[in-house]
Amino acid sequence: MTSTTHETTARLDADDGLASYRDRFVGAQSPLVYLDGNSLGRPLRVTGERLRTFVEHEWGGRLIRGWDEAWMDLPTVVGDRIGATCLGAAPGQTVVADSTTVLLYKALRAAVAARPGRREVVLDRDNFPTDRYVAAGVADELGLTLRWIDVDTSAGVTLEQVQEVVGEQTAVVLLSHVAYRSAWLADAPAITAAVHDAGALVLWDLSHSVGSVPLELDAWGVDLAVGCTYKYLNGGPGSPAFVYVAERLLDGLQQPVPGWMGHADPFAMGPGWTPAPGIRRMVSGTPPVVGMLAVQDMLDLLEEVGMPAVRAKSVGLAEHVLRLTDVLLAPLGVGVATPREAQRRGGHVTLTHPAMREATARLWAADVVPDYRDPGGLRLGLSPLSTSYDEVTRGMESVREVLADLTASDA
Ligand SMILES: Cc1ncc(COP(=O)(O)O)c(C=O)c1O
Ligand SMILES: Nc1c(O)cccc1C(=O)C[C@H](N)C(=O)O
Repeated sequence: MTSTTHETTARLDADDGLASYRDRFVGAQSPLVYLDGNSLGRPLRVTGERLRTFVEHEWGGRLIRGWDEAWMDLPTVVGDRIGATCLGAAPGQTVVADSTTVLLYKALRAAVAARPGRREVVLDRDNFPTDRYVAAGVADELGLTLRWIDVDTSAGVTLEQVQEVVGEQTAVVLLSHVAYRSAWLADAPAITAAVHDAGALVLWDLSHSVGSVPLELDAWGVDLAVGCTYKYLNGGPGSPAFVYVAERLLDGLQQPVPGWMGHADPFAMGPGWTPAPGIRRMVSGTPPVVGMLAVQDMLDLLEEVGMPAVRAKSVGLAEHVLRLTDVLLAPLGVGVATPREAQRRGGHVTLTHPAMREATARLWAADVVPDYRDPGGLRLGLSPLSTSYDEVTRGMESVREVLADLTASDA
């Protein structure tokens, strides 16, 4: 590290009002550099205690009584907390259930059913694979046409592209708010309005925004949204997803997997399915109670800090990455596949070089953990509450060393 880089890094950490929160995460004190919190966030220390007391007292002590006493309502209780803290959503519109993939399916089917007679779903070719696969499955099932928007892997969907393709046949537009490769931050309010102008509904995948980028779903007029809880909501591997459906659509909403836990009276165990009032009908089977424990700890923390401060640190970390890229990595031929303007960028930065796949393997072996995404992209996830500027600098120094070594051995 040069002395200027060292001084700048030390100053950024010293001026960081959120720096002390890092100590609340397991493992953040170790020398390992973790730049993959947008695949799996670190656990909070308090979560260890929560899991232990859950086993001993709630599960072990209350046993089946736990359902009536607390667990039955957790999907809507935690859903409302995600809505209030991260989504800009009034209560009664967000519920936790299933995986993102399954909720995408349920939300897309419900949205298509809410626009009868319209035969097209619009999406982009660079959306996350599961979104594209689910949309293709729904299209096959219902005989719909997919209208694809082409995007560059280093950019994302623009308002103009959406305006060009939507029309009277569009039922639903399915997009990611933050693109998983480039971190492109879509103009959600403007795109949502353009989709509505065409009489269609919009379904946003918020997996890479929730807990990182502030959202205002109610104010933007969003129709439906889904997202995961294991990235910036630190819910742990396989923690469940959430779905948001605007209140105006809930009455009469048809979801495709009617199950007893979304029934108006599950224990009536009657012959037919009567949907629970409101968002609860989006639940199908038994709520993933254990999977919702860690998320509640992160929600406590996000409530304490507030999303605007989280976003400010996220922008600061990304700018630090971009600055160091220009100084340390550009001379080695590294490119930036993420927007430079903060208002078009989410919480990660992707750097490109033909040797990035090999570089990632070497970095992991050296306890520096970013992610690799084709084509040639080193993806650096920046979790505002657990990542320090020093961690970023050490990671970037390691990337430079590994790439310098790889390019020298190629020469
Ligand atoms: C945009 C996006 N959607 C969906 C998913 C994943 O879906 P699931 O939680 O069902 O694995 C991810 C990441 O895994 C993602 O980045
Ligand atoms: N969900 C993941 C998993 O189960 C294993 C490994 C990675 C993931 C991820 O979250 C990948 C991530 N959504 C991505 O944007 O690439």
